[in-house]
Amino acid sequence: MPASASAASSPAQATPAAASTALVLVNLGTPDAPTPRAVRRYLAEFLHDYRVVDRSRWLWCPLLHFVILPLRSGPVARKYASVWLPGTDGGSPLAVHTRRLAEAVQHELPQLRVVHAMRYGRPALAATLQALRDDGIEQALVLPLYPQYSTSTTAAVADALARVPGLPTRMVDDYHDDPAWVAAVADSIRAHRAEHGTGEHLLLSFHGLPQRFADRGDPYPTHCEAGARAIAQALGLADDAWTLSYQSRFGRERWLEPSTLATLDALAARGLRPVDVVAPGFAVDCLETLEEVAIGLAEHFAARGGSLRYIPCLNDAPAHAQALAAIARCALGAVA
Ligand SMILES: C=CC1=C(C)c2cc3[nH]c(cc4nc(cc5[nH]c(cc1n2)c(C)c5CCC(=O)O)C(CCC(=O)O)=C4C)c(C)c3C=C
Ligand SMILES: [Fe+2]
Ligand SMILES: [Fe+2]
Repeated sequence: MPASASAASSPAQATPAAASTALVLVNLGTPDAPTPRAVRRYLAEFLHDYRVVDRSRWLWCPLLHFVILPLRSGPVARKYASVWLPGTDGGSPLAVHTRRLAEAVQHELPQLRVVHAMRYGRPALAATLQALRDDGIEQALVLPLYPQYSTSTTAAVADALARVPGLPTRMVDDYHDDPAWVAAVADSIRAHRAEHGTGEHLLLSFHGLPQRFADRGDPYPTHCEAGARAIAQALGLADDAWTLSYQSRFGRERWLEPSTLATLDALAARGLRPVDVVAPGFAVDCLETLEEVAIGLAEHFAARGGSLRYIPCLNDAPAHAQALAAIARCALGAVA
């Protein structure tokens, strides 16, 4: 199925792509620096969003301000420091790869203005849209870099769009089974296996979500399952050659299962090694893929006698830029 799109704010026709149209790639956001102060500012904005944590503010605000932010900011800053990219154009991997991806998509779509923005942190989505409007842009297509729809991510982008008047926007809701995206992910796995060898198992690890969200209708797990199956099919994998799992659990309530950690333990117990791990829910590499999976889970698996081979996200690969450009063209109802 092709990517699905929705009118996000004021009426926008599916007009042909033009110089006055912008494509805005939106990612989650990330701290400006690998310091406790910057991490605290980022987490405070992110974890204040009711889309992300839907608990009563009477309970959540004291817990967030007096327990979570003071205790979490330092250790998480050290994790960011371990994957921070050096150099003048370095920074948080999520920020660097998102910026490069936007440049690669701009290359594919010279007739549009392609920019990137963050839902939390900088460049802020609202400020980016206002700047486009002030610059004479007449309409924007917003493409959240979340292949699978979730109320905790995609709907949070839609909330922010609704707060910026005067610029007609459309939004791509998801592209979890878009053929070009599925092919790009499958090709990246195939290429990695051709270069580094084929592991005895492929783990497709997606960011987790509280089970409660799924119970009340969030399509996220359904999108993860359909996308994972499509990728496995494109690779011609037998059903027992791959597993879907969920990583990055936060807090104490029940999250989607199986967890990536428990799945790796089970694979180690079965003596399956090496295991290839790919994270198709993440458009670009970030803290959760590089520090949690490629470093943390690799060490965990090695301690159980296995070896884990992490397959990087699509990042700014030409196939990724081409897939996103095709999704954008389709949503704009235009060919370029
Ligand atoms: C209740 C908390 C969280 C929900 C729900 C959640 C959903 C969710 N997140 C992503 C993608 C990313 N999350 C990232 C980091 C991150 N996520 C949470 C919490 C929830 N996520 C936290 C607290 C953090 C920060 C790190 C930490 O403190 O552990 C990132 C990486 C950001 C970076 O800077 O690199 C991404 C990407 C999705 C797709 C999703 C729902 C499906
Ligand atoms: Fe608060
Ligand atoms: Fe998250």
